[in-house]
Amino acid sequence: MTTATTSVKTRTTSSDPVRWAGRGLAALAGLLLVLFPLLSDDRYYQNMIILSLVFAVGASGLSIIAGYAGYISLGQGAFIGVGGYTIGVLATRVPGVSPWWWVPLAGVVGGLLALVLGLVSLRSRGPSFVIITVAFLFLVQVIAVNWSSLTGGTAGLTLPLPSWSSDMLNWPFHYALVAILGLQLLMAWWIRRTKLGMGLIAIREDETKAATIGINLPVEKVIAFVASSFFVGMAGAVYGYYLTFIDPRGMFSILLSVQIVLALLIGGKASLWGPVLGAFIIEPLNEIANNNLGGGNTRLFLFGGLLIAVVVFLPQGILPAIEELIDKVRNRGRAGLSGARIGTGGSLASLTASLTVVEREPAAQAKPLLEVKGLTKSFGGLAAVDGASLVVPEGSITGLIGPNGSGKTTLFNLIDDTIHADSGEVWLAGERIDGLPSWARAHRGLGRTFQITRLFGDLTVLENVVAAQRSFSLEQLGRIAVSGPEAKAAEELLEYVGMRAYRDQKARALSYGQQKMVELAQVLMLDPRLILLDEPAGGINPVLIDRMGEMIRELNSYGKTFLIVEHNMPFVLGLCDPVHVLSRGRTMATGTPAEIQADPAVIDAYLGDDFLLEPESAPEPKVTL
Ligand SMILES: Nc1ncnc2c1ncn2[C@@H]1O[C@H](COP(=O)(O)OP(=O)(O)OP(=O)(O)O)[C@@H](O)[C@H]1O
Repeated sequence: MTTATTSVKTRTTSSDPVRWAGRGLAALAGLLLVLFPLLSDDRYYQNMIILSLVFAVGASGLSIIAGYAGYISLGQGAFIGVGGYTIGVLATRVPGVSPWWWVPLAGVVGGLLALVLGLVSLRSRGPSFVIITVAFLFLVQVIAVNWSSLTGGTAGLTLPLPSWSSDMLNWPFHYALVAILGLQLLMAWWIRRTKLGMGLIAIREDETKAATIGINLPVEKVIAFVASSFFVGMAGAVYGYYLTFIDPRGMFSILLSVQIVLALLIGGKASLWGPVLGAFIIEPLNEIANNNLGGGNTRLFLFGGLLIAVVVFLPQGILPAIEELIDKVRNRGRAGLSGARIGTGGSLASLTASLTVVEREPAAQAKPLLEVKGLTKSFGGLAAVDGASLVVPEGSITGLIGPNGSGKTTLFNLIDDTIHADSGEVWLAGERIDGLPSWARAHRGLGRTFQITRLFGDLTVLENVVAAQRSFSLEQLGRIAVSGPEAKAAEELLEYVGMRAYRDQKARALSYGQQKMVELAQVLMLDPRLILLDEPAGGINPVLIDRMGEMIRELNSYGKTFLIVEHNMPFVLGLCDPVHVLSRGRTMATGTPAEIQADPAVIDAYLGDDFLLEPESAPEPKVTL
C-alpha cells in the first residue's frame, strides 16, 4: 500500500459582501427579537411574537426532515402538543418542582415519539408518507382524549400559574423560546455542513442513488426525524406553560401543523432562515385574519390562497428566490465556466487523502473479486436477466458487452441492489452480499456509475463527491463535510478528474460529459475495490473518451478492479480483458478481446462483421457458455 499527500487550498467565501449583508440582517433581526420585550409591553404583540417563535422552531425543525431529506410531514404539530402535555402532566402531578425543569424532558419525549414515527414510516415516501404523518397526529390526539386519567381528556389540563413578578410579563417565555430557536437553528446549520446533511439532501434528490454511494437510508432518516422534533417538543412545553391551559383539540389541531408547513414552504424549505421568516409571516397573518377579518373561513381562505401562490410563483420559497435573484444580478455579464475545457486532470500519485492503493496480483494468480451466480430478474413476463453468471478477477478491467436490451444495466442493478434480484447469488471478495442493501455493499467496496448520470442536482460538485460514505459510524456522520479532511479528499479527486474548477457549481448546471467526470470522482470517494461503470464512454466527446480510458487504466494499475458495460467496441476491446458477452439475460461467451472478436456466435448476435479479426490472428474462443 502506498500513500502520499497533496496540499489542497480550500476556497473561502467569507469576504463575500452579499453574504455579510445577509448575516448583518439576520443579526439585526436577532437583536430586535432579543430587545423587543424591553422596548414594548404591548401584550398583543408579545403574544404574536411568542406564537411566531413557536412556529419558527416547528418550521425550522421540519426543515431537517422535509427541507433536507424531502419528507414533508403534516404531523409536526404533534410534537408541540406532546411537549405541551409533558409539561402539563408533570407540572400538575409533581408539586414543588418548577415547570421549567420539564422543558428538556419534553424535548426527549418528542424525540422518542419521532423515533417511533420514523421507524414506522421508513418505507413510505411522498403522499403515503404525508398520510401516515396526519394519521400519527390524529392518533396522538385520540390518545390524549381517551387517556383522561393522565391528560384530563377533553376537559384538558390547567397548569400552575407562573410564579414570577407580573412586571416581567411574558419575558421568561419569550427568552426561553428565543434560546430554543437559537439552538434549533444552530443544529440545522451544523447538520447542513456535515456528512449527515449531505446524506439527507442526497436522499431528497435521489434515494436509490444515495444508497449506492453508501448512505445508510434508514438510520439517517430516523436521525433526521429525531433531530427535527427534539427542540419542537421543548418549544411545545414552553407554549403549554405559556397557555396555562391545554386540551387535545387545541394542542393537536391539524391547523397548527398546516401553518408550520406553510411557514416552511413560504420562507424556503431547505434554507436556514427561511422557516423563521415564514413563521414571522404566517403567525401575524393568522392574528390579522382572526382579529380583523372574522377568523374561521377567512383564515382558511387566506392560507389556502397563500399556499397556491407559493407553489405557483415561489416554489423554492422567498429566501432561496431572493438568493437566486442576487446571484443572477451578480453573475450578469460574467463568462463563468460554461464552455471551458475540462481540466487535464491531476496525477494519481498525489491522491492519497482519498484513495487506498493496493499492489496488484499478477493476472495468473488473481482471485475472483466478484462472482455472480445464476442471477435472475423478471419484469412482468419478461426475463431481463435470466440466470446470468460471471466472474470478475481481482485487478482486472473486465468488459460486459451485448446487444441493446440484453440485460447489462439490469445485471448492474442486481449486483448493487438498485433493484432486488428474484434469485441467484452475488459474492464480493469471498463474502456473499446478495442479502445486503446497497449502502452495505458500497461499504464492502462496491462502487458504480450509471448509464444516465445521476448526480444530486441541488448539491454543488464538491458536495456531490463528499456525500459518498465509505463506512457507517455516527462519528463519520457528524464530520464536517464542506471543509477539513473530507473536503480535501473530494478536492483531490475532482482535481484528478479535471473538475476542481467547478467545485462550487450546482451539479445540475454541468454538461453531460462533466457530470460523467464528477460521478467518477463521487464513486472514487468510496475508495471501492470494484467499480462498475455503465457506459463510461457513452455520450461524451472523443477527447474525454480518451481521458476516461487513461484514468481507468491508471486506476487499475493502482489496484482498482473494473467491470465495464460499453457499446463503444474499440474502447472496450482495447481496454478490457476478459470480456463477457450477455445475450437475452445470459452470459453467452467469455474470453479475451481477440477470442470474443473471433467467436462466430458473438459476431452473429452482436458484433457483426466490422469487428471480425483477420482469420490468421483469430484464436479459438476459450469459453463458450
Ligand atoms: N424497470 C423495468 N421495468 C420493465 N422492464 C425493464 C425494466 N428495466 C429493464 N427492463 C427491460 O429489461 C430488458 C433489459 O434492459 P437493460 O436496460 O438491462 O438492457 P441493456 O443491455 O442495458 O440495454 P442497453 O444496452 O440498451 O442499455 C429490456 O427489455 C428492458 O426493456
